[in-house]
Amino acid sequence: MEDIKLSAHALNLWFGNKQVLKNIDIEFAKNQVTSLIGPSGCGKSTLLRSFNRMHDLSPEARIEGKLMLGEMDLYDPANSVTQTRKRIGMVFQRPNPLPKTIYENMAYALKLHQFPKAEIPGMIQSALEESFLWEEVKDELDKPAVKLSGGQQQRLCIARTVVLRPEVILMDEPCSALDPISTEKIEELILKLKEHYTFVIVTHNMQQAQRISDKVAFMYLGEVVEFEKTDAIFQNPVHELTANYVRGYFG
Ligand SMILES: Nc1ncnc2c1ncn2[C@@H]1O[C@H](COP(=O)(O)OP(=O)(O)OP(=O)(O)O)[C@@H](O)[C@H]1O
Repeated sequence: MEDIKLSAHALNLWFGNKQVLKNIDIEFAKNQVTSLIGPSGCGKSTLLRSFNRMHDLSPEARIEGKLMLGEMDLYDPANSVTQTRKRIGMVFQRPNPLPKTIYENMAYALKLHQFPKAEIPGMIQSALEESFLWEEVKDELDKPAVKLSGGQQQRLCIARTVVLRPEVILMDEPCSALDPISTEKIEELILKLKEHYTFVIVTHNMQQAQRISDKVAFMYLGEVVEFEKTDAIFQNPVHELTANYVRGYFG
């Protein structure tokens, strides 16, 4: 039996009159990487963002159904967005470090969550080591983060998510702004970090989905059409739509 970490049940989401997610039921297993794939506009990012309560401030968004992190109902009014985001971190398409030093980027959320001051430097070092960045930045922690290369900035964004020790890390096309070498490093990092975290990743890159995912969900027009082990989706898809998409007939 798989240990389910994150799930959506009968999830529907509208922006104004437009229904963008339709009756989604999906479960993401602990310590696995799941990729969300599908043509542009099918709702991948919207689904990912709903787990991080990123539609809360969007007045035209209406959400129905249940989103769970283990036993925690993510939309229970008793749970704060800040606490949710501590347990479910998110990394975006473009590296988005704060206009501050590398160290301050790492320390920011730790201070927000009032971690004991004495523990902060050690936590920062561990997270940078875990994110394959420590050796490259240990002597320049007071340098502006924006001076790092794009790939290093993205590893910093992963490190500042990891530093809070979340349970889930959501990634929205984390490599689409990066060159192949930086992309390879991030993929390697994801495969190592999944020992400790559960990943849900939106990607347009079919090779990447095959390299890093345990399971893949193919979405089309707001629905999950097929959700299976990676090999099954790519070698033996049940639905014709999935087959046509993974073979590159449309996108
Ligand atoms: N804040 C918003 N307000 C209104 N409509 C939105 C909003 N965010 C997304 N949409 C619409 O919801 C639909 C799904 O968008 P979403 O970004 O989830 O698709 P996607 O599958 O991630 O696409 P892509 O691969 O191009 O990133 C699109 O029609 C989009 O225009």
